[in-house]
Order: sequence, then structure tokens, then C-alpha cells
Amino acid sequence: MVKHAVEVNFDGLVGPTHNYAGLSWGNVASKSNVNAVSNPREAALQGLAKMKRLADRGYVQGILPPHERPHIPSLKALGFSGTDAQVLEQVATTSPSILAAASSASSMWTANAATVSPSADTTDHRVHFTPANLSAKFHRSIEHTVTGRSLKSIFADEGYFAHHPALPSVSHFGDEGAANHTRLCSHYGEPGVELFVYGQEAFNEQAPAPQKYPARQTLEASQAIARLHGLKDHNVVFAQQNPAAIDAGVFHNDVIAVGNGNTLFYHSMAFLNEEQVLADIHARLTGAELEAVRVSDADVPLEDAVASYLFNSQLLNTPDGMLLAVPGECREVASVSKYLDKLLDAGGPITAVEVFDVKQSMRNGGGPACLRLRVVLNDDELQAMHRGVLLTDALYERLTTWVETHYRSELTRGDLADPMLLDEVRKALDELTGILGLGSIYDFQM
Ligand SMILES: NCCC[C@H](NC(=O)CCC(=O)O)C(=O)O
Repeated sequence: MVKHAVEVNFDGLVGPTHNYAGLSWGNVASKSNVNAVSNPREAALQGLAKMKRLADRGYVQGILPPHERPHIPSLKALGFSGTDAQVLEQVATTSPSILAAASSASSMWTANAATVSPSADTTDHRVHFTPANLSAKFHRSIEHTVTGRSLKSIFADEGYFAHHPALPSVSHFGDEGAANHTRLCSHYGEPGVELFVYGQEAFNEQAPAPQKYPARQTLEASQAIARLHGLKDHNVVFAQQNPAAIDAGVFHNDVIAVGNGNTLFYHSMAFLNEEQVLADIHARLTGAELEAVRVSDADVPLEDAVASYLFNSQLLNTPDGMLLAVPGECREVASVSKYLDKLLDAGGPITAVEVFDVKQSMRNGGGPACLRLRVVLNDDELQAMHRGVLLTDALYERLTTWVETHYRSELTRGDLADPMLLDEVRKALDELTGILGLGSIYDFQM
């Protein structure tokens, strides 16, 4: 029997050390804003405002907590020693880039937190979670342990939820989570098609691969996730991302495509073999016809797609069609703004466009879709999860006050070595796990 299910969006709350360190080679925005002064308070409030607007429209909105940064255990693992203040001083003096990496607030981009398969797709009918190893970048590779703890704390009931450890943290199994995973379906509670998009084959040197920038996701990683989650072959499609797109700055597939329900909104340069991808989805999707909304390079040149993050929008069901929640930058790039007007006149599945200001995150290459992890839950699963992380008016007010109390409005790379910052972060996060009712998830709490 098909159960009623909803899509819950879990946004990453931006952490107090949000900064611009230029850590992500291949991510154009991260590189071009290196050393800009960040505003962590504004970043967190922009994120909360997005969550609130969507919650107000009736979407179930969840929150994933930020991580402890700078992360002293990661620095100690690299041989920096002594008290916390001594560790910070040593690393700031000898290896400021390592300090920046260990201080990144990158866990905010929860589209990279994990891959999630809804219970309608899995053989044991549980919701399956695998935190992404994010092995392509050191600053992100240190996220999966705490991500796993958060997810286990929120989805604790083993009768409903299954948790896997991250894949082996090596480039052969590089995994970036839901940013390269899209689920298409007729209704959320029906079995869907899980589309895994990879950048490169790890064990086949002859296969096409990008030349300039790294492919962060491998086919072998995607296949491992599908096996672990117990997905059936006829529910899965593996597709290679166009290497030329990666070389143009499309470091995750969610920079060039987004899907929801029966609709796939994508750029003509997204896939290496576009026709095959569409045919594979079409052959597997049951109960609905695939609606492929293709954007040509003539309408939106690839570089405008990357600059505006048009495809890093959230595509959400509404009572009459779908809403595309776009970043503000989409109205600043002429070709994209013009395209959006045309899209609304076209009479297709996307019937509304709304602009969201997430500029602080955008400057590091994270748009509205990067900031959320989608978890499809049926009514029983929604009751079984820890509901203290679901946004209500009261929680929004409380978190806004929490941010205003604990966050700085200006942060530079030089500030990361300040032992006071570490104290501020820990104090804030300790309070946050209390507010959200998560128990102890951080190393400093153990
Ligand atoms: N899904 C969006 C992820 C963006 C993220 N940016 C960063 O980590 C930049 C951080 C910095 O450069 O300070 C990344 O590239 O993985």
C-alpha cells in the first residue's frame, strides 16, 4: 500500500566561523572571493529567513546543526599539540591554510551531508542514510563523523531508519552526497527513480574525465551507495556528468540540474549522454511521464548558469504546479532573468519563481539547493523522527536570538586563530544542542 509522504528540507544552519578561504579549487565563487571579509551573523540570518519563508508556505522545514570549528581534533591528528590556544597559535604560524580548512563552516551545505533513500525505494522499507565522505577537499572530509552523529540523533528509531558509515575516504570512492543525487517520482510515497550523477569512473582510466578541475564523485561511489541502500536496479540510473561542465566550474551536478516529482530541470550541457539519461529515466519512472525542462546554451550560456546558480534552485510542489526558489543572483544575470520570464510564460510544470537572498553562502558557491538536504518521509516516519529540529515560529525566534547573541558580524582569516572565537563557538553550539534537543554530538561535548 502506498503511504502518504512529504519531502522535508533540512537546511544547514550556518556556523559562527563562516568565512571566505578559497578552499575549493574548481568552485569559481570560492576562488574568486578568497580573503573577502565575511559576515557570519548575516549568513546565518539569511539561511534562517529562507527556512522561515518556506515553512510559512506550509513546507516541512528541518535544521541540521553547524559543526565545531576550528576543529581541534583534526589539527591534533596532524601533529599540532598542547592546549587549544597553543594548537591554534602553532597552526596559524606555520600552516595558516590548514587552520582555514579546519575552520570552514562548510557543513552549512547539507546537500553534501549525505545521500538519502526514502523507504519506498529500499528493500527493507527503511529510510537509508549515508553521510558523504567529501574526500575531494580536506576541509569537507572532516564533516562526515559529526554529520553521521546528527543524523543518528534525529533519525534514531532503527525500525524506520538505517544509517551507514561514509564510504572509504579515498578518491576512488569520492562521494558528495545528495548534490549528485536526484529522485524522480509520481508521488513522494511511490517508488521513485534515483538518479546518481558522477563525474568520473575511478577504475577505468580510458573513460572520459574532466581535464582542468577535479571530478569529486565517482561512479563506483554512487554504485556503492545504491547497493548499501538496497535499491533495485530498475529504480536506479547512473549518469555521467559532462566533463566540459565540470571544467567550466560545475563541481556538483546540482549546479546544473535539479529534479522534483516527475520534473527534471537541467541545462543542455549537464550530461555526457543526455538522450540516454532521459530514456533511462523515462523507462523506469512509473505512474507519471517525465517532464524534461531543458535549458539550451543559447538561452542561458553555461557560464551564466554558473554565475547565477539558476539550477541550484529549490524545485518545490505547490497546489498548482511547481515553485522554483532561485538565488537573487538569477535576477542580476540578464540571460537568466530573461529566461525565467520566458519559463513562466511557457505553461510548463514550473509555474512560479521566487527570489531568495543567500548571498553570503553564494559567495562560497552555495545556493538555495546546496543549503538543504531533502528527506522524504511518510507520516509514520515523520512522527518517529526527533521533531525538535523542525522549524516552528517559536524555534525560528529562538534561533534568531541565538544567532544575534553569539555570532560576529565580521570575520577575516586572521580571526580564525583567536582562541576567543573557539570559546564563542563552543558556547554557542552547546546552547544549540540544548535548544534543538540533540544530546551530545560534538567532540568538545564528549
Ligand atoms: N554545494 C556547495 C558546496 C560549496 C563548497 N564551498 C566551499 O567549501 C568553499 C569554502 C571556502 O572557500 O572558504 C564546496 O566547494 O564544497
